[in-house]
Amino acid sequence: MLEVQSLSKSYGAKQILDKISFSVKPGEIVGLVGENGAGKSTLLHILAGLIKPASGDITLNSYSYESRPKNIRRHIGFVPQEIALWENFTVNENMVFFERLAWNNTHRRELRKLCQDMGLEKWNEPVKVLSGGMKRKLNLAISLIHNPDLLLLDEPTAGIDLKSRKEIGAYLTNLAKINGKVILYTSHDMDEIIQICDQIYCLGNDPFYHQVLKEYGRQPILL
Ligand SMILES: Nc1ncnc2c1ncn2[C@@H]1O[C@H](COP(=O)(O)OP(=O)(O)OP(=O)(O)O)[C@@H](O)[C@H]1O
Repeated sequence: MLEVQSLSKSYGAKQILDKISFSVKPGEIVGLVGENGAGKSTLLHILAGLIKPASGDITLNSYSYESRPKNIRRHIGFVPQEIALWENFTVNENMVFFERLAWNNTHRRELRKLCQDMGLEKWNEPVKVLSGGMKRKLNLAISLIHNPDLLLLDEPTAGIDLKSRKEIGAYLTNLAKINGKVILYTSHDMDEIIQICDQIYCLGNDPFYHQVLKEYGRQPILL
């Protein structure tokens, strides 16, 4: 269970998050929507433990971010918007590198299976020859190596072809429903958000998003 209480963050005089509170149960996928600059990535970076909020409390499975930061990070998988890979290493070598960082003892066969689950069949190709979408699939596979309880995905399917997006959506749904993961997810693809998310949080005050979600028959939760 992820619990967020009265979380605030500003950059200079600009208030990005203003006392937001919510909780997400195991098995739930939450979509974060809002205009560019609404604060979606900022929220994910705070939840990933990469930046600190100005105030507020966050707990994951009852452990406080404040008092157990290192312990908490082991239970979080984060896919940033920017692709973060070793370009000269092969897919295989990237997976093994990140597996060693995670101290997880995952067998190479399972690492390969994770890539295949994301629709990435290339294993011995250097990352620099992969397409943008294939690199995103690899980023996603890496975020799952240490079997995190909380998965934070910042536009993970941008540039991924429709077939793979559908497969990844189905994979994430299974991961949440069968393995009880908490998943927070940003995307500008409203169809994708509607399809895979149990709840949809709207950041910023742009009424456009509230209206669009209502047209889809979904009730937005305003943060
Ligand atoms: N390190 C930083 N220093 C100053 N301002 C920042 C910093 N990071 C983000 N911001 C500002 O905070 C606001 C929220 O940015 P954020 O990236 O969280 O938005 P977003 O909703 O993820 O946008 P997008 O849909 O474009 O990815 C923006 O106005 C951005 O310019």
